Amino acid sequence: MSTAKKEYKRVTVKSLVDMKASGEKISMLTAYDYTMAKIVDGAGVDVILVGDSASNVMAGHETTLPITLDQMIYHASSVIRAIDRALVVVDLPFGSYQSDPKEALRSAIRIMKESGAHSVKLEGGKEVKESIKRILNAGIPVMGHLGLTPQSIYKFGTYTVRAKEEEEAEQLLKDAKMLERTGCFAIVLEKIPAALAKQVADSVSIPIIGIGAGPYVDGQVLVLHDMLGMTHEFHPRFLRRYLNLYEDMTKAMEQYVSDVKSLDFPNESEQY
Ligand SMILES: Nc1nc(=O)c2c([nH]1)NC[C@@H]1CN(c3ccc(C(=O)N[C@@H](CCC(=O)O)C(=O)O)cc3)CN21
Ligand SMILES: CC(C)C(=O)C(=O)O
Ligand SMILES: [Mg+2]
Repeated sequence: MSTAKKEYKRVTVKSLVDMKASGEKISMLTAYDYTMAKIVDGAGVDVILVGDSASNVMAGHETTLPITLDQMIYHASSVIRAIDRALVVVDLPFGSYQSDPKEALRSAIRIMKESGAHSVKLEGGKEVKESIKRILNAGIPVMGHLGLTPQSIYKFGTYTVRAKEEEEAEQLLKDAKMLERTGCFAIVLEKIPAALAKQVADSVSIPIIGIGAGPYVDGQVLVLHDMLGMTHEFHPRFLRRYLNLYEDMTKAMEQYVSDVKSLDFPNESEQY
């Protein structure tokens, strides 16, 4: 065991389930690189998601579909090097798990082996049950993701709220119970009515982490660059901005340009 330094206790899949049981809410944010992950981990965020939203946020794609398994592993390995406490979950990207359970397992193993991550997340309900089983059988913890599943955007055409109809709501509840039974350690619910999210959270003993799923769940997740106000053209109702970094960063960079042009920078103490 190590000496002085570590006062924190590492977050594990087990501690998340214990947090639900004791009523302590779970905080989760995305990160895709070392420097940001270091700040997120140091701030005491419980879970770091290396989301396939990196496809949008890091690479500038319109959707999450183009990001590759190799690219996710690159992001995840950068994040892992920064972490002392948080549990790290990595999204299986589109195309890396849908064709068959063996492929799903191979992809999950690559993430675990090549990045050092602690768990994986994949989107969907009964369609991905066999894949989840395979991955779990290899000892890899799996987080589910129901409701708005961005990898299926072209099936729906919009990012509107999901499961508003009784039939879809029933299917979602069934899928959540199935994910629990299959052995997932937690489930993300994205953009569904708060009352339905509550019903799901009350019906399963594993933690339900919401994004646009209201307050009656066991934790919340946001995309880091959204909550910092860096992605200034994205304003869904569920997003709370804690900073307006887009403006602050623009001002700082404009000042830098001006200082360079005016020869204000570098000054005497900033040279050798
Ligand atoms: N930056 C970012 N933040 C996210 O939360 C996020 C991503 N990217 N990429 C992957 C998915 C896609 N997500 C989304 C995408 C759209 C809405 C949404 O509510 N769209 C509204 C319009 C929002 C607006 O005003 O711009 C819609 O009705 O389509 C929600 C979650 C969540 N994820
Ligand atoms: C929005 C969260 C849940 C996600 O899946 C991502 O960032 O990719
Ligand atoms: Mg995702």
